[in-house]
Amino acid sequence: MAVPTVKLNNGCDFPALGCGTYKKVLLHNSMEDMVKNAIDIGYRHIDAAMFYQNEDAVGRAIKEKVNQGVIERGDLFITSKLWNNYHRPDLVIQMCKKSVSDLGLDYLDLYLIHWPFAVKEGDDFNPVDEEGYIIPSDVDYLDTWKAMEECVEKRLARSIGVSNFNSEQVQRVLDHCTIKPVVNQIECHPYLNQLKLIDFCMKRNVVVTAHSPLGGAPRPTSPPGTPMPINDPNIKEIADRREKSVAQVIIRWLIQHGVVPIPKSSNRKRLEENFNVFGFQLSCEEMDSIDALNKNIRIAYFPKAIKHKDYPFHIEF
Ligand SMILES: NC(=O)C1=CN([C@@H]2O[C@H](COP(=O)(O)OP(=O)(O)OC[C@H]3O[C@@H](n4cnc5c(N)ncnc54)[C@H](OP(=O)(O)O)[C@@H]3O)[C@@H](O)[C@H]2O)C=CC1
Ligand SMILES: O=C1CO[C@H](CO)[C@@H](O)[C@@H]1O
Repeated sequence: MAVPTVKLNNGCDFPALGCGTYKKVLLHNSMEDMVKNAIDIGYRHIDAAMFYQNEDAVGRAIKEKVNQGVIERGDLFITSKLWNNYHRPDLVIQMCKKSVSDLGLDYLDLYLIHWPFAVKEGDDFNPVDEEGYIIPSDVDYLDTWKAMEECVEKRLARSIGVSNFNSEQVQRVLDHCTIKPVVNQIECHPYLNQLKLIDFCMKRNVVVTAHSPLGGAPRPTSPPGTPMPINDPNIKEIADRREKSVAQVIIRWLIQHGVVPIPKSSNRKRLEENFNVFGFQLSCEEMDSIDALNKNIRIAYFPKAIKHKDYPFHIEF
């Protein structure tokens, strides 16, 4: 079955469901298998990032599927992201070219600024001071954005967007850009439902992509015992009634909110399960009851960056 698409503000079609490619502990071969499985199942939207250090494996999987005639390059929507130590404008084009090349492509469908805060340039992805806090760079993300626009002008990326930006940061880019961001990719799941930021972005024609849509894989920074939406008894009840899995109900709930989820699974059966979400519809009551489960639990909150002036999570949304 072909995945429905969402129109981006530049007219491009964005598959309404994608496949995530974090986390990096996956062996390169398993990442390659995962992406091959995803393409065989029908996923056409792959969410990658230089930070995940597996774009070469993602690229090999794409190449094999194109060579086998399973897909053509144009059928796919491939996203990559610019990491925080490469925000300086002259580094942006360089890193975009690196992701294009590692992925074995001629262009990216979407290139995102991974986080709004710039960190000290150099080889270290997360340079920290003696107290363990990230060392900032003084690059302003508006200057980074200008270089992102150049990536479009140079045809390295068809669309550009942001990730983990709060409403003020999205607005600041919109107020100063030549090319509008098409997407804000943010953490979004039943325990961090982001309804205010989704509404804010939608009103400005910026599509929200949900990262960590199932609540994410457990992180070393998550306090032990952090509740996970995948174990929620209320969602389980809806899932049982509908003979669906909890993951399917969560993914469906996001899609019905107009958000594009990018769940990741290294298991073929779960990848299939996560893809089979277009044959049912949650009722308004079911949507409302999942909305009511919000607990403002953020998994990807980047504690090392809390002192950075552009840390995004100090305001309500
Ligand atoms: N922009 C950003 O800053 C960020 C972007 N991302 C992107 O978002 C993607 C998705 O987020 P991610 O952190 O991977 O978390 P997800 O919310 O996709 O959850 C992944 C976890 O859920 C498990 N899982 C997957 N499917 C099912 C299922 N059907 N039933 C039960 N468990 C399941 C996976 O295990 P298993 O693999 O064993 O199935 C894994 O442990 C990432 O892969 C990445 O591409 C993520 C974080 C931050
Ligand atoms: O994409 C990502 C994957 O998860 C990491 C750890 O939470 C995030 O920092 C990063 O933005």
